[in-house]
Amino acid sequence: MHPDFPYQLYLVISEESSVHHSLLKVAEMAIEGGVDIIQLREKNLNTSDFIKKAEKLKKLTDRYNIPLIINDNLEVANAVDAFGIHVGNSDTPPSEIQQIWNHNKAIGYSIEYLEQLETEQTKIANHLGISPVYSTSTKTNTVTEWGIEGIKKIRNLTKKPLVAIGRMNASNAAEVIKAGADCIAVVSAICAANDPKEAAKEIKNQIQNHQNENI
Ligand SMILES: Cc1ncc(COP(=O)(O)OP(=O)(O)O)c(N)n1
Ligand SMILES: Cc1nc(C(=O)O)sc1CCOP(=O)(O)O
Ligand SMILES: [Mg+2]
Repeated sequence: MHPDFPYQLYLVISEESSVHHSLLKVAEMAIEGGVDIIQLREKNLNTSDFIKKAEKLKKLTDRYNIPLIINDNLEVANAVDAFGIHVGNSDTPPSEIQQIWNHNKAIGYSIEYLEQLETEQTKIANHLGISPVYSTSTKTNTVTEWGIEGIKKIRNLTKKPLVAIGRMNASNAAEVIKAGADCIAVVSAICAANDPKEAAKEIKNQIQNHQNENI
């Protein structure tokens, strides 16, 4: 577990991805199954509706003491006093967020190109998304499919916490951690499961079993 990002299983949730239960029910079941941190990713809501949804989710995450990250929208992140924000190359850059935001808030930043590891934006970010490990139908506008070799390359170039995202599930979580990721981020393997609690538990077990092997 990375000392600066002590979260192993990261749920990225939206209304659209919550197939068999409401978003709040999926989030609660996933927390009960072992999710450590949650990102609210609503790509099609206006800011006012995004804030309303984020407020509801924040009440739940606060009850369980789970940090809430907001995708893309700094106004929403501010409005709900989120733990952090996640941005990519087409969003407000980490340097701008840092100027506006209190320095101890977490900034997640997507790594799509190896060259990004040398940029000022990456230095400012607190943790990095390996974007994506495997291509996924959940987000199709991606650049590099990093794979296991890509994770190893990124791990050799930075000590920052690495969050693996893109088709992550119980079958590949252990090898991704073994390659150097610190945390596994999941949309569909949890949100589209009949039983999000059980799905989260299985992935968490895979992460922890692997870590135990190394002790
Ligand atoms: C943990 C995590 N990693 C990567 C992303 C992708 O962010 P971004 O590249 O900005 O794409 P969108 O999610 O905004 O479509 C993420 N959201 N979370
Ligand atoms: C939100 C997101 N970001 C990605 C990136 O590559 O940056 S992939 C992704 C969606 C991941 O969904 P699933 O777990 O269903 O594959
Ligand atoms: Mg984004």
